[in-house]
Amino acid sequence: MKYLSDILTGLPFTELQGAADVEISAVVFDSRKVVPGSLFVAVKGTQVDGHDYIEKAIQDGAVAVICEELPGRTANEVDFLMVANSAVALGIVAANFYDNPSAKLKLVGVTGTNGKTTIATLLYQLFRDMGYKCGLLSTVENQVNGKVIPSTHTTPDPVELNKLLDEMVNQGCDYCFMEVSSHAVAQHRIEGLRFAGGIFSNLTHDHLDYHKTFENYLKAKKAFFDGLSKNAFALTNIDDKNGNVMLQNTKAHKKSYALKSMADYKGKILENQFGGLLLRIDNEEVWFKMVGSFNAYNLLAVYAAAMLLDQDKAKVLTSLSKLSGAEGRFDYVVAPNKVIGIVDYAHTPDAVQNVLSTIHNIRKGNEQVITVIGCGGDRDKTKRPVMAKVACEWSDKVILTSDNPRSEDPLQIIRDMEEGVPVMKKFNVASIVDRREAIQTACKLAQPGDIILLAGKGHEKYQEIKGVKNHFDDKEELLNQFKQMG
Ligand SMILES: CC(=O)N[C@H]1[C@@H](OP(=O)(O)OP(=O)(O)OC[C@H]2O[C@@H](n3ccc(=O)[nH]c3=O)[C@H](O)[C@@H]2O)O[C@H](CO)[C@@H](O)[C@@H]1O[C@H](C)C(=O)N[C@@H](C)C(=O)N[C@H](CCC(=O)O)C(=O)O
Ligand SMILES: Nc1ncnc2c1ncn2[C@@H]1O[C@H](COP(=O)(O)OP(=O)(O)OP(=O)(O)O)[C@@H](O)[C@H]1O
Ligand SMILES: N[C@H](CCC[C@H](N)C(=O)O)C(=O)O
Ligand SMILES: [Mg+2]
Repeated sequence: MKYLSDILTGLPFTELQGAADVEISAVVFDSRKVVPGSLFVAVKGTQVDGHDYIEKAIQDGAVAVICEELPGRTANEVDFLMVANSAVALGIVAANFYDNPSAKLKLVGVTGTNGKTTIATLLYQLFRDMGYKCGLLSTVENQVNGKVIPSTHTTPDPVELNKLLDEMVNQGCDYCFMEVSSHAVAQHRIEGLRFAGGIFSNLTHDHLDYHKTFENYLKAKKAFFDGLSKNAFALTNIDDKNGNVMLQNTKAHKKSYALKSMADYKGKILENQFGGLLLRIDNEEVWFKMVGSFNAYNLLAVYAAAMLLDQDKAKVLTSLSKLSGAEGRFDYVVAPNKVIGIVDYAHTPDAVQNVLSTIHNIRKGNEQVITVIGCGGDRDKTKRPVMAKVACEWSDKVILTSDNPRSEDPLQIIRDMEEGVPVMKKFNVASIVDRREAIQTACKLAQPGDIILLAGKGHEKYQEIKGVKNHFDDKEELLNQFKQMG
């Protein structure tokens, strides 16, 4: 049982109306989810203003309201708290409502444009393999020590987030590894959490639709490190040109990892093949199942974090060498006729370039590389021509297609991508709106030994068109096609 006064700890509010210390049944920020006894937090959003729903929340049973501006008429029987920023307040009260679960386990956050899911998932798999009880919050799925809970966001909203952390604590988890998206930082979804450490992977072009400028995007990532406590670690990829920036104002212990520069944790790629990576880490040579030089960074980040969490070096390297990471990341299958298919979640220009250059470095010689790629609707439009350009530059043939057009016209998204196709490559590019047909065409074009890359959807099991998520799975489509190949 929680009273309003219990959940206001650490909340800076400027005004309080109605002094009754009421019992609170739930913390809610969506009026449609209000139940009797709720504390309703009115948040200004990108589409609407939660303040416009205060009346509705009260009608449906809210007994207390947190807001930035008091509504014209305030109900006497309801407590009103004025705050400077409701989104910040939401994080704090959500954490208090669940008794600050983040402080009861070791919470490690991973941020960066690419690699968050891979690093968080590897850490989760590694620590479980070493015998710890763990939780995972990721784009692919959330997990409470093996129990899968579907995920809708890379980083959940503050209420869901603290609820999941609470469940982890109740299940006896020692660690939680979570992705921290730039949206989550900007929207204060992680406010009120206590992190044992933060990891930065890299920063490249994405989400400029939301953040508007690269500077703002950078600031959002950096704010995560600025907020870490002096007891936490801040681990950065010092090879990334913004790696140092992340550490500029943090109070946490500053640590770095790198393949090229001087760093606290240094790695070197000795072999890079379809079968895996041979790395030298801390003077040990170890084979890993993960493929691609970008995964050398991810593995190094995981190793460094494990060291900072006081784990045994030999145990960590032995366990890490067996792991294969998150679903739908450089997942490859070979058809009976020896065509190679790779399903990957590359959905930024940098990730597309990384995955294609990895393929380029480990291919044997004359095989064709055929890339099937689309760009998401209602997402950063400026990355569309760039992703198409990169795909064309690094592939022999490219099929431009759909990847979650959402509310947009899929043909228009493809037209935006076509703007980036270099003139010399026009004859090697086809546009096929239907993704299934695009995959079929790639398979028909492929000769034995050729490599097909299906980029952008990775683990996703749907194609989102006009608000409806239709079942669609790149891997399933690929395997179906491969079955039919002789
Ligand atoms: C652009 C964006 O990030 N939007 C997120 C944001 O919603 P919003 O600001 O648009 O909310 P809004 O619709 O304007 O509503 C404002 C407020 O009014 C309330 N409301 C609204 C209607 C109503 O009837 N009653 C009511 O009380 C809403 O609950 C909300 O509190 O806050 C919501 C609650 O936390 C999120 O669910 C929502 O995610 C949307 C669905 C989304 O697609 N987000 C993506 C872009 C996202 O967050 N992605 C990142 C990962 C990106 C990456 O890959 O790196 C992620 O962490 O998942
Ligand atoms: N360290 C890395 N550097 C660059 N590219 C990477 C790295 N790790 C993974 N990638 C590429 O980015 C894709 C997405 O990787 P992952 O899912 O781990 O990133 P993410 O940061 O979680 O993405 P999201 O923002 O969508 O949650 C992979 O499929 C791969 O192509
Ligand atoms: N989580 C990210 C990646 C989505 C990847 C791609 N499949 C798309 O739909 O654009 C987002 O929501 O922007
Ligand atoms: Mg992710």
